[in-house]
Amino acid sequence: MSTIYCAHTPALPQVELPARPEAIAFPPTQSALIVVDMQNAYATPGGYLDLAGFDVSATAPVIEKIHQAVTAARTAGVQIIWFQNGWDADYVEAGDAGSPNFHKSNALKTMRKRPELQGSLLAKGGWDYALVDALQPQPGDIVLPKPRYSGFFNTPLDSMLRSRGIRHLIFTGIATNVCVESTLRDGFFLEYFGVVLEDATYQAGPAFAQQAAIFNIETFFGWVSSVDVFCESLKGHKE
Ligand SMILES: C/C(=C/NC(N)=O)C(=O)O
Repeated sequence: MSTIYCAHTPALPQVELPARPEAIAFPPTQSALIVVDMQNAYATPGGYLDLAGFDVSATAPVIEKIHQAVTAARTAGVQIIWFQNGWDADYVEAGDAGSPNFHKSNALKTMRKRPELQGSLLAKGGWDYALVDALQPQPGDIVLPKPRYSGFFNTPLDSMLRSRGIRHLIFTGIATNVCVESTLRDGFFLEYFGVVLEDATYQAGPAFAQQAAIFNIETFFGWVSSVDVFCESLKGHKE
């Protein structure tokens, strides 16, 4: 099966990434590795997802895989972008009862159910909002706060990418079926090529949520690969 090339980046050195449903080529220096919401809220026991009743016991290998992907990508000149999901400490950015987010966010619902948690979940400046200790941005990386599931909504992401000529987005992070899929879908509508490294992602909810998100991405919105294959493909590509 032939490799997918973006018609707008033909002159740049390309890496061919084996992926499903077919291999996809990307130019490392005009691509971004997006790490979605690797905050204590989503990846650490005692954080929001755990307190809301989601299983976060299997996130340690995902953190390790993301670390490997980030290290390889940075060496190859891929732009690293760290998303952080959440709101101001007074939750104005979360929206009031006139916003669907107020009614659907499980963080806000958990705090309404357990008032002793009020102010602690996904609030900027707090432990829950912070990135996990094992994954920390380095100079040259971009850290992007976002107030909704999609990283394109109410953020400068699109203009940051366009100004750098970036058309290829490689996704890692939590949760595959919520913020990863939302951002990859919005990127698709904005003409970005989205690839998920599936072993560097984890779902919010049962295992079928991961399978369904990966199926949707592979079949309709993008491509699916793994961290080992990604790192192997980048070998020899130094900035
Ligand atoms: C459930 C959830 C997922 N967020 C994400 N980072 O995918 C949330 O924020 O409530």
